[in-house]
Amino acid sequence: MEKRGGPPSPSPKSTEKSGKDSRSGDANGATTPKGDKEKGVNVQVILRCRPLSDEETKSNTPVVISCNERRREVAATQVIANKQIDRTFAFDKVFGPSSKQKDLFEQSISPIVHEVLEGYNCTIFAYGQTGTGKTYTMEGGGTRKAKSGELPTDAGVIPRSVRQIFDILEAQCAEYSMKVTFLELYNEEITDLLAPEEPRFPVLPVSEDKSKKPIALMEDGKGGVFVRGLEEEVVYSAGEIYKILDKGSAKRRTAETLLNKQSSRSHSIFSITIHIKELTHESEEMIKIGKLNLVDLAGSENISRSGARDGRAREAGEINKSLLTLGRVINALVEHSGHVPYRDSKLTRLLRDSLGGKTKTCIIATISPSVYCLEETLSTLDYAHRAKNIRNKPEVNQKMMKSAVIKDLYSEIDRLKQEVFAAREKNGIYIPRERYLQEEAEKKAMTEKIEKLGADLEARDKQLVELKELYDAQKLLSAELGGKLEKTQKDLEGTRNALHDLEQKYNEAQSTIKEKEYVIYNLQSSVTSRLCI
Ligand SMILES: Nc1ncnc2c1ncn2[C@@H]1O[C@H](COP(=O)(O)OP(=O)(O)OP(=O)(O)O)[C@@H](O)[C@H]1O
Repeated sequence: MEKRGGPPSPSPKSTEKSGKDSRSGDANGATTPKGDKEKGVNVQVILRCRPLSDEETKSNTPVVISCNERRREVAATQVIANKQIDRTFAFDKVFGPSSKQKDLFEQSISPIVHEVLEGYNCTIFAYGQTGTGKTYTMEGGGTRKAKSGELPTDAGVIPRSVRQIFDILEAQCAEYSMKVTFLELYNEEITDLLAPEEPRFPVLPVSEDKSKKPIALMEDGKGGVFVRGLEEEVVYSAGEIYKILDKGSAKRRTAETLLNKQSSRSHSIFSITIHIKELTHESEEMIKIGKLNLVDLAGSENISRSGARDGRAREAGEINKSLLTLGRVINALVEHSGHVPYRDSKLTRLLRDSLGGKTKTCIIATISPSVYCLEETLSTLDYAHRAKNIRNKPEVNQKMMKSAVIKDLYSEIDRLKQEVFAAREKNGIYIPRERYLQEEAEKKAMTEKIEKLGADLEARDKQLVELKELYDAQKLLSAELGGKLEKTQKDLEGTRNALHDLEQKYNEAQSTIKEKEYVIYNLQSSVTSRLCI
């Protein structure tokens, strides 16, 4: 399969229209030499542009995007001050408006599925403005079932991946087990889409609706996170997974209606974990583990456009918080900043290993060709282009001895038994000691942090009061000095005038003296000359 790597690709170029495409950097499809694991491999970024909808075609919506699949480039045409500017972006793969679901899967996703079966953790996520085809690409257009048992032509990445996983395992006559989870992240709250429905009688107010069961995200103590109590369904066939997907999607829609949610503002993560049995040369049974995460992100458009107002502002803000943090994480990784703000949102905590970690990651950025979406399209193109520079260091999951897996499963059964016992006795909820201690430690750390923040806030308030007093005093002083200055200026003006008068009088006196001296001199001269005669 194609591996990616090489230096980060340069920024996209803008050109004034000269009838020629500008090439921007490498297509990033360059092969990473084997053994280059140290440096890692770049996140693979695929760009897909949807076709115009029937309505857009009818209303002759101008198209401003052109895709060059062969050169793996996409160009956006902008008119600024009557000049046509083309911005061209290069990606690992580009799929134009007429691309087929099958082509996208076979060229870009199928190799990733193979890697999952090799024991890697892989994540594929769809990013783009609402209505650009994220769900179409991930799930597909119509029903997943076709009469012949074949997948319908518009089946998306998820059903095709599931089908391929089973096809490969069956062809290998592998002994395996598979489990899936499906969660939704909305408004920074996680909902388990596979949790059993709770009876809803009598009808509860929306805020108490139990179908929306937010669940907690916990640190696993190894730098990762896990979703506490998330339902894991064991599956034996592709058909079962399709049913689970339908069930999860239906639950998402029900909650959407009940809670006035908008699916375009929620993120969903569907994960498949596969355990495959292998025999070593010494006939020891080992278990290889691979995981595939399929992420459908919320619409990336900005909040003002999505119409968030008043009560919905928090909700949009929170979702934006996840996407904003995702952007910040990408920036920090690309710029190699010391601090990567994974912890700032649940989405980035969940996707941590997929961004700069040991997971193989592929981002499918979706755009619309319409002129009316150009602003958002350019922002998606910039975002996705930037994400190309993230480097992950994928590692195959360590194989486990079958006996160790069985031991783990026994302790899991023990834990569950104790939980069931505690629940039956109605004497509380059983929490393993380790988790209890961890939660207590987290609570303590959080309390300390809150106390510290409270103290900081108090100190700042005090500082603010002092500064205000200082400011008021300075203002008073400044007013006083202003008055004094005005008076002094008036006095100075008076003194200047008096001086001027005195100078005039002095000059007059000087000339009078001079005149008189002259007269005296003449008189003296005439007296002297008379005396001589
Ligand atoms: N590549 C494509 N080919 C044909 N139709 C498409 C394609 N991409 C999207 N569509 C159609 O465009 C519409 C919007 O797509 P979709 O619902 O998948 O967008 P979305 O990005 O998931 O939006 P949201 O953020 O609201 O979930 C759908 O009717 C879908 O069938």
